[in-house]
This record gives sequence, structure tokens and C-alpha cells, in this order.
Amino acid sequence: MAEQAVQTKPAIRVENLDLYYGEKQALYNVSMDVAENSVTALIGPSGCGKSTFLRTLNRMNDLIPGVRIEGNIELYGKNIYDRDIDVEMLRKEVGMVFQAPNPFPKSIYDNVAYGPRIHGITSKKKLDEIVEKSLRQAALWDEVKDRLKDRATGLSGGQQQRLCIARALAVEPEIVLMDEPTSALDPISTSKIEELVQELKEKYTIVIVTHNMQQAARVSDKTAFFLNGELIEYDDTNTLFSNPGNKKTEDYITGRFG
Ligand SMILES: Nc1ncnc2c1ncn2[C@@H]1O[C@H](COP(=O)(O)OP(=O)(O)OP(=O)(O)O)[C@@H](O)[C@H]1O
Repeated sequence: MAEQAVQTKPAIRVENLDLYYGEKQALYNVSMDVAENSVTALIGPSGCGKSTFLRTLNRMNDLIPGVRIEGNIELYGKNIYDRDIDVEMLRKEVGMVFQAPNPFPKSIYDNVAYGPRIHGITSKKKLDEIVEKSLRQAALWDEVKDRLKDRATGLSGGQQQRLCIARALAVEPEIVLMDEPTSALDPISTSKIEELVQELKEKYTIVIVTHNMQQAARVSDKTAFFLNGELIEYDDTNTLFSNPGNKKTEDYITGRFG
């Protein structure tokens, strides 16, 4: 019997996605599959729709008045825009890390324990375990283990961003969305986050918006190039950067515009 190729289901499947802010269309017929345990980078010039697209994946655009979405987004085969979707649960499954580190004005411990507490975990022992595990996963534990009760806002910018990653991981998401997570950070903190992204894909599926093409090339398995709300090219990162299939991609990655 002929050997059959193993078909792995994508973690995320986007089909024919259009998004409008009022009258203005910001995404045009975007389709994309994202494989589990991979890093996907979204690149493109300012205003091309990268952040808008990222936010559709955990329905963060729902919070913006006048947004209209057509098309389908499935997470493990389930349409996340179905009526019966619990958006709170969706955002637990699909965590998010933002451009500027935004820890709560609470202790380091309470920042990480925040999500688990909201989801009903009260046992001190269990919370201690989650806090330690999440901080370890975010490569921050050793730096903060002796000052968990200190205020998070006293950490450096890079540490705050790793804390925000730990906070996102504490509720055990499947997918982590990152919107330019290093744009406010110095080069050393940036490389720490980049290393971390590589480690995290063992357990999580990561979609990251970046302005920095070198960063996309360093951290991602697949890259999606957006222009004026359209997905122009989506391919293995090596292929997209070394042998782009579209002239517009080539012009962008060689710095002809952007
Ligand atoms: N809340 C909003 N209301 C109306 N229009 C918006 C809103 N957010 C974004 N847009 C518009 O949608 C388009 C895509 O914006 P988006 O922020 O997704 O692009 P981007 O590629 O992430 O840009 P940048 O790299 O500058 O963050 C732009 O034309 C932008 O002006």
C-alpha cells in the first residue's frame, strides 16, 4: 500500500477574510493557514494591515466600533466568529503581547497570577506553581525569583516585556500573538525575546508582527508579506527572503519602498 502523506491540520485557517473599518476596507480576501508549533511573521509597510490582521485572530477588533468582518477564521477547525464562541475563552486560547510592555501596576507575582485567578484558580500552591512555570518559560525566573512581591513597573523594559509574555502564558494558551514585541526594546532585550520566541514554539504557535525584516528572517518559519491590506506572498521564510515569487515582495525586501 502506498504510504500516505501525514496531513497535519493547521492550528489557524483563515479563508477569504475581508475587514472594514466603517466604509474603509483594511483587509482584502486574505487566506492563510498557520501550522501548529511554528512561528509566522507578518511583515509589510506601515498601514498595510498587519496589526489589523493579527487582531482578527483573537477578535480584538471586536472592541473597535464600526468594524465589519467577512470570511472565516478557524482555530483547530472551529470558526471563532460563530455566535456560540465565548470570546473570553477564545482570548485565553489565543493570548496577546503588545508593542509596549504593559504590566499591571501590581507585583510581579500578581501580574502572572492575574489570568489564572480570573479563570478561578485560588489555591496558593497551584498559583505559586503557575507563576514559577510561566516565569521560567518566559526566561525571567532567575532574574525575579527573589523579588516576586516587588512592583512590576520597577523592572527594565525588556524584563517587563518578558513578564507580559509570562502573563500571557500563565493561562496556557495554544497560540500567542505578538504585535511588534521588541520595537520599544534595546538590542540585548530584543535578542532575548527573539531567543525566547524560538523556544516557545516547542509548545505554542506564534504569530508575530514585525517591522524588522531581519527579525522576521531570524525568528520565523513562515513569513507573510502584506501590502495595502492584501496578502501578497506567504511562504517559507527562507524562500520568501531568498527567492520571492512576487515582484512587490522583492521590491519591499530589497528596500525599494517601505
Ligand atoms: N481603529 C481603526 N479605525 C479606523 N481605521 C483603522 C483603525 N486601525 C487601523 N486602521 C487603518 O487600517 C489600515 C491598516 O492599519 P494597521 O494598523 O493594521 O496596519 P499595520 O500594517 O499594522 O501598520 P503599522 O506597521 O504602522 O502598525 C490603515 O489604513 C489604518 O489607518
